[in-house]
Formats: sequence, C-alpha cells, structure tokens
Amino acid sequence: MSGPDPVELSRWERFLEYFLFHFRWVVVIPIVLPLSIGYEVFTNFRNFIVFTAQSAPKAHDRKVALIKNQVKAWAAGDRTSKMCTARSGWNTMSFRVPLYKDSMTKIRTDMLIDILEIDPIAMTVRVEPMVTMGQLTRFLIPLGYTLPIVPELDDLTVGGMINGCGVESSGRKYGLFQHICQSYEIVTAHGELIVATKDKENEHQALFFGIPWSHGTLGLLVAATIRIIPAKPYVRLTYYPCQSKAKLLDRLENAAKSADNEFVEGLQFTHDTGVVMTGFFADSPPVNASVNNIGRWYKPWFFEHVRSICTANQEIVEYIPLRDYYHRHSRSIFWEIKDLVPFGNHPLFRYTLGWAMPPKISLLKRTTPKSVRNIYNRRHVLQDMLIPFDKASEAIDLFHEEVEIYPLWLCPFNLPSSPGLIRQRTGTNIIYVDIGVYGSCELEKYHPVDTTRKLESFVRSVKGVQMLYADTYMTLPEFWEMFDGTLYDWLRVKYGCKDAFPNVYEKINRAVRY
Ligand SMILES: Cc1cc2nc3c(=O)[nH]c(=O)nc-3n(C[C@H](O)[C@H](O)[C@H](O)COP(=O)(O)OP(=O)(O)OC[C@H]3O[C@@H](n4cnc5c(N)ncnc54)[C@H](O)[C@@H]3O)c2cc1C
Ligand SMILES: NC(=O)C1=CN([C@@H]2O[C@H](COP(=O)(O)OP(=O)(O)OC[C@H]3O[C@@H](n4cnc5c(N)ncnc54)[C@H](OP(=O)(O)O)[C@@H]3O)[C@@H](O)[C@H]2O)C=CC1
Ligand SMILES: CC(C)=CCC[C@@H](C)[C@H]1CC[C@@]2(C)C3=C(CC[C@]12C)[C@@]1(C)CC[C@H](O)C(C)(C)[C@@H]1CC3
Repeated sequence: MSGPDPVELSRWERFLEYFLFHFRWVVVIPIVLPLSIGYEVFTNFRNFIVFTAQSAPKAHDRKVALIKNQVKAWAAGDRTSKMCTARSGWNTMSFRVPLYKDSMTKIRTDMLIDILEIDPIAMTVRVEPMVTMGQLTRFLIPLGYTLPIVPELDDLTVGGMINGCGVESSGRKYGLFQHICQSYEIVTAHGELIVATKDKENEHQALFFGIPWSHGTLGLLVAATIRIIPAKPYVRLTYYPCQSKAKLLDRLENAAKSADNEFVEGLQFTHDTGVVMTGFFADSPPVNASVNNIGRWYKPWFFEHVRSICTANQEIVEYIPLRDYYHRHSRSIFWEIKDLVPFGNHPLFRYTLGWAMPPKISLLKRTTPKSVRNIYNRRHVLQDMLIPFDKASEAIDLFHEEVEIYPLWLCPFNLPSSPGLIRQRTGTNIIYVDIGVYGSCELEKYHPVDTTRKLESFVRSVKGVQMLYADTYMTLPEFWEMFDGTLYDWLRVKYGCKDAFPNVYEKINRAVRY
C-alpha cells in the first residue's frame, strides 16, 4: 500500500509549522486551561446536584424513550443512511475525528451522563454510557468502592470502554474492561430495549459477548452494570528498576502471574532499561513509610518520577492515594504533555500553574491547528498493540527497530478464551501485554503508512490485536484476520443491524477518519 505523497513545504510553511508546534502553549495556557477548569467546575457541580436530588434513575427512562423514538423514526424512514451516536468527533479520546458521522443519522446519546445506582449487595454499579472514569472514581472511592479496572485518563467514557476497549494495570487480575461488565442495556436497530447479560439463561447472551470492540455497530448502549470491589485508601507500590530488556520482561511476567499483585505495569525508558511497578490496596501507611501524593499539582509528572527511579537504579516502595494512582498518567496525558507545554514539569510552573493542569483532551483537539495536525500525521506514533506475552520481546525489538520511541507503556492483562471480536481460541486464559507507543519518531526511514502496516502485520502474525482508537491501515481481509467475525456476523443478522449500523471496519479504517 502506498503512503501519502510526500508534501513539499515552503520555508515559510515549515517555519509556521515549527512555530505553532513549539509554541502551542501560547494558546494552551491562557485559553485551553481556563476553559478546561470552567468545564470541570460546571460538570462537577451539575453531577453533585443530580446526585443529591437522586434524579438520575427517573430521568433515565425518559432519556431511553427519547433514544427509542429516534431509532423508530429512522426505521420508519427511507433507511438510506445508517445510524451512529451524535457525540461530536472532537469529544472522543482518539487523535482522529470521525468523518463517517457526516453522512449518517446521528442518534443523540449525549444526555446519558449519569451514575444510576450502586448495589452494595450484588457489588455492582449501573451507569449510563457517557459517564467518565474520573466521575466514577470521584463517586465510588469516598463510598469505599472502586471499579476493578479504571482506565487512567479522566475523560474516557464507559461507552467507549465497552464498545471500544479498556486496558489498565489491574488487567492481570481482571482482564479488559469488558470482563468486569455484567450486563448491557441496548436499544436495538428496531428501537426495542433489551438487556444482554452473560448468564446462560439470558436470551441475549450472545450479544453480551458481541458488544465489546463492536464500536456501536450492534445497537446503542444506554446503560451498563459493572462490577465493583471494596477499595482501600492507598496503593502500596513497589518500583523495580531493571537494567536489561530480558530482566524487565522477566520481572513483568512473574509479577503478572503472581496472585499477590493487584496492579502491574511497566515503563520502558530505553531498549535496555525500565521499571516494573507492582502494587496492592493498603490502609493507612505505616509510620515512617514514604507517602507520595502523586496527583498533587506541585508533584513531578509521574513518568518523570519513574524515570528518576530508573536512573537511580534503586528499588523503592511508596504509598500512593488510590485516586492519585488510578489517574497517575492523566496530569501528563501519559507523556504527550511535553509537546504541549514543554516547561510543564519545571518546579516554577508546577508550583504556580500546576493546579490548572491538565488541559482537557477534547478542548485540545478542538484547538489543534491544521499545521500541527500535519506534524503529528508525519511523525507522531499513537498505537497500542495487545500481544501475547511470550511475543513481547520480539515486539519490543521490532518497535525499537521501526520507531525507537520511549517510554513504552507495558501493561499486562489476562485474556480469557471467550467468544467475541477479540478472541483467542486456546480454551485457557493467556497473559497478554499492551505495548503503548506514544511519541514522535525521529528515524529517517519512518513512514506513517508503511511503518504502521509493518507493525500491524507483525501483530497479526503473533495473534495480537491493535487498539482501534489508533490509526489502522489494515485492509478489510487483514482486519478480519486480526479479529474474529463469526459471532459478530451472526449477531449483525440476528439483530437487524446490516442496514441500520455500519460494519465495524467502516468506522475504524483510516479513510473514514480525519
Ligand atoms: C448459523 C449460526 C447460528 C448461530 N446460532 C447461535 C445461537 O443460537 N446462540 C448463540 O449464542 N450463538 C449462535 N451463533 C453464534 C456462534 O455462537 C458464534 O458464531 C461463535 O462465536 C462462533 O464460534 P466458532 O465457530 O468460531 O467457535 P466454536 O468452536 O464453535 O466455539 C468455541 C467455544 O466457544 C463456545 N461458544 C461459542 N459461542 C458462544 C456463545 N455465544 N456464548 C458462550 N460460549 C460460546 C462454544 O461452546 C465452544 O466451546 C450462531 C452462529 C451461526 C453462524
Ligand atoms: N486505557 C485505555 O484503555 C484507553 C483507551 N482508549 C480508547 O479510547 C476510546 C474511548 O474513547 P471515548 O471517547 O470514551 O469513546 P468514543 O466516543 O471514541 O467511542 C468509541 C466507540 O464506541 C462507540 N460508542 C460509544 N458510546 C456508545 C453508545 N452509547 N452506544 C453505542 N456505541 C457507542 C462509538 O460509536 P460512534 O462512532 O457511533 O460514536 C465509537 O465507535 C476507546 O476506543 C479506547 O480503546 C484511549 C485511551 C486510553
Ligand atoms: C490504552 C492506552 C493507555 C491508551 C492511551 C492513549 C493516549 C496516550 C492517547 C488517546 C488520545 C490521544 C491520542 C490524544 C493525544 C495524545 C495521545 C492520546 C491521549 C493528543 C492530546 C495529542 C496532541 C494532539 O494535538 C491532540 C490534542 C489532537 C491529541 C488528542 C488525543
């Protein structure tokens, strides 16, 4: 497959791109930050009122009726266009803005933003799909609960985690976000509300397995019931610096296999160095223990803190407040913030303006100029590849060879052998690892299409999968080699989706995203 034609830029255009990229903070600090704060204050206040008035459950039925009516109106029409959610593209947690929405019938789901109920006996929470991870941790932790898996960026939504995918450091124990879900309430292509659970007796059980990764192409999610577990106020985190790739992977694999660990994560800083972090819930820290409130405004970015431990090459233990731990990569948007506010980790900045960080990703997206997008398009890699752990070493070598971007995010998780779009057919659980690559590639040979296709081809060859928020250049047959369409295709027919919703490939391929 050939890539985009190399664009010849004039000196002026090059200068403009350079200026807008390196001085983006001129817009981010005085404009995006205050808007982000305003938005946060407003939504937190609104959520507090709704929670105090207990109005969400009653309002939910009205909202669902509204969605059913929109779908029925579409079904009664000429059916020339297909349906998708009306969520605007700049709100979503990916680099791209979907183009497919322009020609589709948009179903408004943006009012589905509330936590509906918590059941402390069944240990579940029932939520609407636009509820965010930040909202859930703010609500659950003070009550002494948490989701078993909390994907770390505050603005990730439940709908996105279920219809797409959610990975986090507790994945070694709980799997992916889909594996902590107990039921999905879906408005079908016919405008009916159904409940799909994983119980054998449930007539929509197959749909329960089909929804994850389907990107809203089997129905519209209007609520989900998710497991909760008891939470403790701290995470006792041990950092193990490793001075070779073999040691790093060995330590990570053993940690992922050990039942003692609630959380396991690795950050690799060079081909041969990195840190493995393992943790579990803890009550108040013992006297003399080191407590690190990493979420506070004046604290260094988390990945830089870990890098300093790697450099010092000394194993240490810290007690981190639970919510700070969950959102440890939020303040620095993993390590992407250094391109947006290059001096953001300087103590002077942290102590004066650190409290206002991070800017909201949606507002950043909204204010990204075209020339900055072009720079990202040419050089920036944003990919998560989910690989069977025994192929991780090979994968890291390939990433090193093709893009040489560090830090790498290494997040092991358990993948059970259950039906659905992501499927391993061994009949047993397998440990996978998410290798996250976020950053600019400086290698001369890098080509956005050819390099990505090389990585994708490797991932397919080892029975891995690519996360679909990222750019994918796979052809349709290649896509269906990576994902298992057997259950999906049958569900598309059974639930009348073929003319109602696009096929998942029609939503995720690069050509339908700007
Ligand atoms: C014509 C047709 C009819 C179908 N009818 C049904 C149906 O009535 N009910 C239904 O649930 N699915 C049904 N399906 C969906 C079918 O289950 C999926 O296509 C399945 O995921 C494909 O399995 P496989 O052939 O790839 O693997 P298989 O080797 O068949 O399955 C591997 C393992 O997964 C288990 N498994 C498969 N599907 C499920 C599931 N949905 N839930 C739990 N365990 C599962 C199997 O029992 C087996 O142990 C039908 C599919 C087709 C094409
Ligand atoms: N740690 C992690 O796991 C991280 C994951 N991500 C990725 O980010 C994405 C999530 O971003 P987010 O902004 O929350 O979600 P998005 O709005 O991007 O939604 C992702 C997909 O899910 C569909 N969808 C969302 N809500 C519904 C619904 N109620 N009913 C039917 N379909 C729905 C969307 O359909 P439509 O196109 O119709 O709107 C879209 O195709 C995921 O794909 C995830 O993999 C990103 C960062 C971290
Ligand atoms: C599975 C895991 C942990 C995935 C993490 C993915 C994140 C690192 C991605 C998701 C959205 C993402 C692509 C984004 C960006 C960086 C990397 C992000 C945060 C940024 C902020 C980079 C700067 C860009 O101008 C722009 C604002 C458009 C994007 C927005 C989305």
